[in-house]
Amino acid sequence: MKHTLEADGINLEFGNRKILSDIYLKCETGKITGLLGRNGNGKSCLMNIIYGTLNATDKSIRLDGRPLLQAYKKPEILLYLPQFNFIPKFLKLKSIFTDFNLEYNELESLFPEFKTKYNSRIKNLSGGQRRLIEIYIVLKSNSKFALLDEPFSHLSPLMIETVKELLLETKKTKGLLVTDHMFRDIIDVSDDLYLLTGGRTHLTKDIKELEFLGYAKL
Ligand SMILES: Nc1ncnc2c1ncn2[C@@H]1O[C@H](COP(=O)(O)OP(=O)(O)OP(=O)(O)O)[C@@H](O)[C@H]1O
Repeated sequence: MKHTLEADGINLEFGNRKILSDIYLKCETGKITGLLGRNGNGKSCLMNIIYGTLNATDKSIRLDGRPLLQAYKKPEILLYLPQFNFIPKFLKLKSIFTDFNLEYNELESLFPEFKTKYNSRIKNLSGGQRRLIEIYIVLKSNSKFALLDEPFSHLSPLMIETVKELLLETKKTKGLLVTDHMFRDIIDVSDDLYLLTGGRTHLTKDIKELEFLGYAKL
């Protein structure tokens, strides 16, 4: 069964600074929805509003047309990869994979460099390896939707290619909302693409629109 996650009528202000103006955005299971925007345009704020960890002046977050409140308390519906690292540094990969009920050998087959890391602690991984573990856990855990804030940052080009394959595999069972400044990679994997600019979302049908709207030179 297909599921739909919508953010509608979102308004956000900090003091007298308007960040988001009557935003609409839709994600569906079976699809990757890309979200692009220049620094400071409100992409992380929008994800936090959807996740329920940031209050907005107005908002309607809906799952299959029904209000979805405090999504952060409902991991079976929505998981969130924040921009910052969220797994405590002292944990071993072994215990993380046990706690999340995930098969370590699946990770090893996708990313052979982890073959020697089963007993390593997060603090002994590189920044990119740590990020990769966080992405992997969010994508592999059971949920209908996942929000990914800058999954490609800190990753080497080869890792980015494998993560893109993982995103395409994951969308068969989930809906993904993904934002990153690696816009070509976002364009590559997205079924639907929004540009956030001037506080509003634009559903871009034509990639050239990104250039027209002043986002990037293609
Ligand atoms: N708690 C806060 N109080 C005041 N201003 C805030 C707060 N949180 C975010 N902002 C401002 O809101 C704007 C949007 O921030 P946000 O982090 O959502 O941008 P972004 O599009 O994710 O940027 P980037 O691509 O650089 O991560 C920024 O100008 C930021 O400074």
